[in-house]
Amino acid sequence: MPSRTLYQKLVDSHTVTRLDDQNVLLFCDLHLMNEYTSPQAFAGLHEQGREVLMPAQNVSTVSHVIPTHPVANRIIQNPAAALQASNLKRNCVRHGIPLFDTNDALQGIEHIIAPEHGMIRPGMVVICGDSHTTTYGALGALGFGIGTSEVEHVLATQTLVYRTADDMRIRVDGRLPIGTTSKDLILMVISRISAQGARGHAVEFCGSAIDALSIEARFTLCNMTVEAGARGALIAPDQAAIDYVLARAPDINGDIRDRALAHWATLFSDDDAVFHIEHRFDASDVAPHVTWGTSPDQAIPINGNVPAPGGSQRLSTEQALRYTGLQAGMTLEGLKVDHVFIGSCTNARIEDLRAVAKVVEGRHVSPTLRAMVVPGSGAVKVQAEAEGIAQILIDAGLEWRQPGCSMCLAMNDDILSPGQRCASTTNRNFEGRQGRGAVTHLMSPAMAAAAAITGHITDVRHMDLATSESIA
Ligand SMILES: CC(C)[C@H](C(=O)O)[C@@H](O)C(=O)O
Ligand code: SF4
Repeated sequence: MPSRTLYQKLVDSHTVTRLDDQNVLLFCDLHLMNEYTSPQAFAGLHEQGREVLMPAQNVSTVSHVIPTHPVANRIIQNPAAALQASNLKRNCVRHGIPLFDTNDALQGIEHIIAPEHGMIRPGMVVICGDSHTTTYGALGALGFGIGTSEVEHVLATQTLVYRTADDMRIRVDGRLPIGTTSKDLILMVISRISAQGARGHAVEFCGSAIDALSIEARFTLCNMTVEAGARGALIAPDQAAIDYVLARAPDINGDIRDRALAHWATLFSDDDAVFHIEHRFDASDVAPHVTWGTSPDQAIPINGNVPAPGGSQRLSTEQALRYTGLQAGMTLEGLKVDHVFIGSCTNARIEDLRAVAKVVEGRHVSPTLRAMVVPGSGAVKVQAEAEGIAQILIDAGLEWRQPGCSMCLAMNDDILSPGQRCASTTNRNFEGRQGRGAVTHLMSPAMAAAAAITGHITDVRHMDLATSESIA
């Protein structure tokens, strides 16, 4: 057997048949669905009188359109959104597909729910009509987003016509400095390789800095790799990943457990496997990063300067500066924000909320802004409440909401007004993403928490925290 990358091993083990030089028919172990990208797929399926081939290999949740107001009964007021949610329910009931419905205590963002319930395991292929499916690479599973017509194909066949990607390896050695996180690392990586830098590639992360990341930090890293254009993100599963999965998947026991462990032990890139592109970064270079523009690669270290338009980036830089209202040469520290949003499939897990609590504990949110925390799932919410974190956030003046995509994208009741500036732990800062005319600055949870306290973009390393060692 020739040497293979981890990505190639995963594709090979799921190839039903090779279609041509570039395409294979790929078996998909798990298909996740949301209310937003599934309705036409079900409609297409029904038009052809077809059934869902493997209902138990599919899971749904209502995540994008759901309101997050802190009330018990979650009624969707917008008629179009309510219809999307009720359609999803009807389709799931009809086909016997498990659903985390609007009032389910465990409902939440798809990419947060799936791993926390042990659905994601090393070596799997996981797909979803959602680009941030790359998240699952953190557990050594190949995850990627698909389009609506592909959703229909998967429902009918549990397979996908899949064009194989090239291999990229990103090695990160060294130690992340205190006050920085995997969010800062991935913002730095994307800013260096560009929003198209990993286009057409499955990215494997490796190196001592990656090994040292918690599983939740790895989720953040792999989640945002799609913002560099990647078609997948992978980290070879180590003991930490295996422990994470086994703690959440009680069905993996006895014989199955032995077989699973033996299989997972093969999930790494062979020593002499060839990557089409390789990058190296030093974790000790990472500073807290913040975006200044309207693309996730338009990010700078907190002590850096907003770039001047020039070279091949001249037009896009000019346009971004026009939209964000910033000037070349300025620093971001001290920039006033109107809103702080802590949430999304990138940064709404328990560790993210703990990091926020460490920064805001014993302080109060600036009276000049509104700050909102939206846990990624019902389970995260319950855990944060049990740990006392929710109370710390509430005491500090942050709003404690119900789970959902919320202000990550303005597709529900949580929308910014034109001209508002938001410090946000999300993954995209596109024009109008959080509301028409609103400006998004992407950053880590700790940095967003610091902005909530001071009222402006602030280097969390200067917050004089009693426990700064453990910010993140
Ligand atoms: C709505 C969905 C198709 C979209 C995605 O694919 O990522 C959304 O989740 C996003 O983050 O922009
Ligand atoms: S939280 Fe944001 S990025 Fe994640 S699935 Fe929802 S809308 Fe997309």
